[in-house]
Amino acid sequence: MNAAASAAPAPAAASSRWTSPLWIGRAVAALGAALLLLYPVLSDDAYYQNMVILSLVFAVGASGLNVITGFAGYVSLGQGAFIGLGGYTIGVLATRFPDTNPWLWVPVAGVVAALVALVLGFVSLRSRGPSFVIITVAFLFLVQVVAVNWVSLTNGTAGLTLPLPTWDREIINWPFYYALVVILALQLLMTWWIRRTKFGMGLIAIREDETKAATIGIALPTEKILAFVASTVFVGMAGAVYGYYLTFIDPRGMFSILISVQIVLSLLIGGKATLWGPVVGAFLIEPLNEIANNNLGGGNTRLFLFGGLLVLVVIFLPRGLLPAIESFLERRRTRGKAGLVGQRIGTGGSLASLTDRVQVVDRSQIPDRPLLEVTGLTKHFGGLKAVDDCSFTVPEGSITGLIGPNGSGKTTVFNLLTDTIRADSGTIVFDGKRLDGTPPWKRAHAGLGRTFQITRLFGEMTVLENVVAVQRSFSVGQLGRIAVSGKEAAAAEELLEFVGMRAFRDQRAHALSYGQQKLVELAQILMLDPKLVLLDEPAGGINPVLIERMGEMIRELNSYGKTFLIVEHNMPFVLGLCDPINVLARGRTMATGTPDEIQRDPAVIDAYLGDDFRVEPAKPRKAVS
Ligand SMILES: Nc1ncnc2c1ncn2[C@@H]1O[C@H](COP(=O)(O)OP(=O)(O)OP(=O)(O)O)[C@@H](O)[C@H]1O
Repeated sequence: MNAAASAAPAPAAASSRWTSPLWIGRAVAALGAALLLLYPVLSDDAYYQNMVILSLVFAVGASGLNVITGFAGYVSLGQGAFIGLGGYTIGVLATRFPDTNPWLWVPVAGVVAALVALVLGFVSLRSRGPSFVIITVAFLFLVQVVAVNWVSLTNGTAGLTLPLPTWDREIINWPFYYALVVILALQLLMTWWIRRTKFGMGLIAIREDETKAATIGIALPTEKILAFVASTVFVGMAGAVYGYYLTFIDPRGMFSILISVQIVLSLLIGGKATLWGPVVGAFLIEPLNEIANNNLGGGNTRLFLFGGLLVLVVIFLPRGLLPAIESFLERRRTRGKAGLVGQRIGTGGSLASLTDRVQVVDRSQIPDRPLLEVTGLTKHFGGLKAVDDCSFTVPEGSITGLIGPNGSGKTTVFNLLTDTIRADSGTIVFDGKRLDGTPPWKRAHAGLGRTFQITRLFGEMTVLENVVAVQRSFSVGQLGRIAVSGKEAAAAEELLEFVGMRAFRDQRAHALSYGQQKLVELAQILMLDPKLVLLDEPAGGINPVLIERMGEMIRELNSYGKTFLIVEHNMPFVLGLCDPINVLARGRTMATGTPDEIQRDPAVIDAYLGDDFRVEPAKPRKAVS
């Protein structure tokens, strides 16, 4: 190719780069940040200064909420309580220690908020969805009741009056204003950083599919509690500045549920899980709130406005303003350009390049022992015995099959092995250690990786993010590592190459076909470098060419020492691949043997295979005279 030809597309590429949502967003954000910094110099109107200061408080609240709600998917209506806690921390301390500079109490308020969030995090660990929302509302009311009744500390309903600011009246609001700008900047920096780390990836995995997240090694309690704490530290600090700014605080004002509602609304309108969405939302809602208060009669008008807006957002802007603008710009930018739809799946790379991530074992060194021993495994669903005293083993280095009629309990066995469902009784010994009672993420760290019968990828993540979301072990250091870069991303790309899906790395997982999702899910669990790979119907619902490729990959992985346990209904696939094979019927192992033995077993033929798979007995050869 000559130089002119190669240079030709550059201007177009550059112009499309500058019109991309990312660059437009950056330019708008830079402009907004500059305006925010210069605002007190530009205007000295107290009404608007108050409005902007309150918007900043709500922006910090909504941006903090973004961590637990936007990333982790836990909607909290208790966020306002942390503003109140911040306000009360500075209120109580500033009135008790009048000689100390009140600004010193601002970071202390952050610590108090974090400690309370830690406790709330522990309490609400077992709740999800609506019950979590109810707990957070209950928490808000509880804190308000404490503030009302702990009179010796909070002065009850009479409230607390803080010391008046001592600085020049000319710049009376500036210190509050800039303190809030700094807190907002820190909050945004933290949100930006979290989104890039393994920790943030884990939170999004939890939002998308918590059960699946646990099976790829994400330690749910640690992630959720850390998220809770991260979502409140700066909010507590902003609450303290807010309290100091008000100079008078009382339980009704500081712990009003309307503060929480306004924070949630700001987040929803601006856009969950975006960096700037909560800020945009807060700067839209707070002025509306002020207008409703001052020009439209306040009180009920405010409630009407908030309620109405909430309904409109849920119906017309379910993802919020910024994501809607982003997808509009993206659609315009990519209109008419071919995507990856219909792109052929790659032929796959060799495992030899994966030695960095996937441990390769010399097959001659594999000991002759069971890697997995299941004994007396039992699970009832009400009166139904889905798994009934089930026992079998998986020899190390084997590709073991688990077959049986529909409803015979195969998937339930997988769920019990990975603790997706807790077993009633029975023992599971994996790699010489008892697994009973161990949570799913610890089983993943121990070397158990599984795919699901209906693939469960994290739809809103890209293909590459799906693979790097995996946490092979637990360490705080690992949580802080940047996810989509360095060694992690390189290993994920190699695994995607192996399954033939590297070209799709930036595609959102929900846009993939079913077969493509199966391949990505395989790459995802290989990222765990599991000792035992549990595959639930790997050949289900995919085309014959892909079935063949799936078989080849399993064989190749097995030749490098990976052990497999495979549930599958495609008999030619199972019989050509697996040895030994366990047959389940009514939740029990009814037969175990080589493919040949299974095909000859009359009980298996009657219960499952049917006559099509009856192996004809070898005919006696005629004697040659
Ligand atoms: N969470 C649940 N609650 C109630 N019953 C369940 C649950 N999970 C499974 N079952 C029941 O347990 C039995 C075994 O189901 P399971 O999905 O393990 O069978 P399977 O062998 O994997 O079937 P298939 O081959 O059709 O996937 C079925 O009767 C099913 O309806």
